[in-house]
Amino acid sequence: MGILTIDNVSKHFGGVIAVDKVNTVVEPGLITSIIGPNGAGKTTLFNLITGGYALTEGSIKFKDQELSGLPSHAIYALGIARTFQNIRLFPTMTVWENVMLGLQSKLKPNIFQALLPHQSHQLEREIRDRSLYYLEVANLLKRKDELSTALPYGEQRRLEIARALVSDPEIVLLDEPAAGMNVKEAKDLLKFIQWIKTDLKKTVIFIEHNMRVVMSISDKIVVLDHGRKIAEGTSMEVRENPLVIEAYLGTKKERQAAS
Ligand SMILES: Nc1ncnc2c1ncn2[C@@H]1O[C@H](COP(=O)(O)OP(=O)(O)OP(=O)(O)O)[C@@H](O)[C@H]1O
Repeated sequence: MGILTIDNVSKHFGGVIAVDKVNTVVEPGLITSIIGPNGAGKTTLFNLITGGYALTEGSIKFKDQELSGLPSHAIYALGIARTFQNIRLFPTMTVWENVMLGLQSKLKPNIFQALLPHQSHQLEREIRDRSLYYLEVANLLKRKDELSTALPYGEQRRLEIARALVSDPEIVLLDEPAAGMNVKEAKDLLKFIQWIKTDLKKTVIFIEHNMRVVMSISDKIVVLDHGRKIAEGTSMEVRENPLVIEAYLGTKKERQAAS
């Protein structure tokens, strides 16, 4: 059984059909990537999964739980965390504070904790330890007290991933995590994503334009074009699919016209 079942999902913005009757099943513990040319509907699909947009039609289930209609914070609390295409860090906060913010939902004032101060200390310690752990795995521990915006781009992206992981989600969605990275940063990121799968045992779904990254780590690839799913399968299957080649390179006629 899949951990996430996307069933006949569409999203219309007025006359624009951003996602068009997409079906797919995400398997637990694997890396699934969503690829496609610009405007294919990848980010819109992420926003539908994480509650940023309401579905026009269809259903998205996390195990047996219908996600459609739930607000983002409820979906996050269920165990689905994400990063964004345009990095969203809090610029006036330190690296460490940004990671702790990923646990914000666990920091809600609780009347019983107010009555039992030692429990609140325990919670504080847990938040501290957990955030330090994820800073360490993201290789950011030595920079924990710097402002988040002082980090180079590649490290800001890793910080966003650490903030998504700290809530201990079952599914992590990464929106173009390698965007703007140099070759070394992208290589390190690949190792990190592999580690998230193998050691943390998370299900990873990610959008990526860097084909080398996609082909080397995806267990399954879903290809969108103009909102529709045109292919899905392993790297090998997708790479040789004529519809995918056409979506990326254009038809022979279009290529001749452009040359
Ligand atoms: N809020 C919105 N309002 C209107 N149209 C939108 C909105 N969000 C996305 N679209 C349109 O939906 C389509 C899919 O956009 P989306 O950003 O999901 O594509 P994408 O595959 O993520 O593209 P990219 O790779 O460039 O990020 C595009 O035509 C886009 O212009």
